[in-house]
Amino acid sequence: MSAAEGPLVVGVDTSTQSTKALVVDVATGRVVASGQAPHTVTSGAGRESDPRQWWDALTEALRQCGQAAHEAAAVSIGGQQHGLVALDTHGEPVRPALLWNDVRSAPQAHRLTEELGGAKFWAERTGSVPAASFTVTKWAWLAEHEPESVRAAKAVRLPHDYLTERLTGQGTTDRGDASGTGWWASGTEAYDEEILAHVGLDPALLPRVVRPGEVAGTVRASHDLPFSKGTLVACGTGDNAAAALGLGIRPGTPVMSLGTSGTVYAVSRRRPADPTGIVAGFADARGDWLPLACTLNCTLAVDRVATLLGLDREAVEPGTGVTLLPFLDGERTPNLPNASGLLHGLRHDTTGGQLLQAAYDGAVHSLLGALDRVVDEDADPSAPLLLIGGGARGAAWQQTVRRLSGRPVQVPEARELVALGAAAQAAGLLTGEDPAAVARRWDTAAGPVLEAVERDEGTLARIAGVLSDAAPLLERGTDTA
Ligand SMILES: Nc1ncnc2c1ncn2[C@@H]1O[C@H](COP(=O)(O)OP(=O)(O)O)[C@@H](O)[C@H]1O
Ligand SMILES: O=C(CO)[C@@H](O)[C@H](O)COP(=O)(O)O
Repeated sequence: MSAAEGPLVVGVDTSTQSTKALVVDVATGRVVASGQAPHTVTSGAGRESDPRQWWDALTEALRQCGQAAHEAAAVSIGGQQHGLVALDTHGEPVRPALLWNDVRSAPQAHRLTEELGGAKFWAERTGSVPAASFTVTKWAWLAEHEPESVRAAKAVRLPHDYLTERLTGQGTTDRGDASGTGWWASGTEAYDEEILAHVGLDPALLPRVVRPGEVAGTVRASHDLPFSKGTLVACGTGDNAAAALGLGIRPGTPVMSLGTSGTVYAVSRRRPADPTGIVAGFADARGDWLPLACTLNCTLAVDRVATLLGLDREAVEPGTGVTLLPFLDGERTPNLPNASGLLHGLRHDTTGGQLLQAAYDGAVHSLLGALDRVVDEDADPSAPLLLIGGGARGAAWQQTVRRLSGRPVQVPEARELVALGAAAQAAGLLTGEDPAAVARRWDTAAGPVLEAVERDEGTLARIAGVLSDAAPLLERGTDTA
């Protein structure tokens, strides 16, 4: 491999299932080294991970990057949004982190919405109506179920803040990730003291919100990572905002990400405030906005169905009327935290491959239902949908999105867009460039475009019908949920 043309930066994606690190040449965007290490997430009623595992995974991912990581001039960390990390006076977790896909705080989400002026108040104040994913609902859940953990908490962080702080020794976050907490006011771009007081969280426990382009700190001496003391650390951001940076998207370009979560989003100049709660009004990592809808059941749910059927994930067959709503983890879009998976239309001649295709259709239907809401009204409806995340590699995912969206679908060749976005943020610190412009210079969105095909309206209508008819069952959940 030839020597780098420019300085090197490290971009990190600490996502739900693993931590990935890329060493990137600032001049060309070439990935000169990469590493990845897994995390564990609890199963059962909750979804929790020990934040110290994220640090160990980061250490391992950087070790795999070899010498290149030692040469990095700047680093930035993107990560799964919303997770509640509560730290004691020594910076140690008081308990495992409560993750974005833990739905135990659904009653608190409902109660907080009602107690503080309803959905319209929340949408206008914070950009979003809180669902169980939002940090504020997790804090309320903890206060109710584990008051001793709340009393022990001397700092409250998001996943990417936790790692950044271990690098720099400074408690920092950014507007992108702060906007997913439920205690950051999107109108004033500051912590919302009324909401914090309502949930009994002292603002002094929260990290400083670093401005886009500002240095979060420098790497401190005492740690086991390959960076030299004084290496610049960018503020990082939530994984979806990082991927938006990594693609260098402008308003009007929709993105669908197929990973542990499914997301659809676009950049907008207008501050979102959707009182239906379907669209979360996140901030992006630059100064614009990132209206986004997120599902809890995406690649893991479909892979689980494939495993249950004993099929390879690509072994789909065209469906003939069977519907599978793959809400194995409850669901956020639509907001059905107590739901479980639901199958309708099973016949003697239904094949396993058709059942698997129905799972893909169900997962994609949930995301497409929100697509028009996240893209500005004046956007070109024929613009290609950028398809990213681990699932975007799969032919069955690509063909399902193509058939159900009726849009052209572009699949960027670059694989780790969250880590690339973090790398672009780190590069921006060095060169003074806008990180999105860095990503465009690196041509990160380049990849084949699959032509549009006629939208499969019949399947969309059938799934919508089952969803509507089964609403009482899906809302109620099961005894074991
Ligand atoms: N070739 C592939 N085809 C379909 N799905 C894939 C493929 N490779 C990985 N995946 C799916 O991608 C998921 C991981 O995606 P990723 O975006 O890395 O997740 P996350 O960032 O949420 O941890 C896995 O759950 C796996 O099911
Ligand atoms: O909750 C959201 C967005 O609101 C999720 O998108 C998380 O940010 C987790 O992302 P992945 O681990 O699936 O990348």
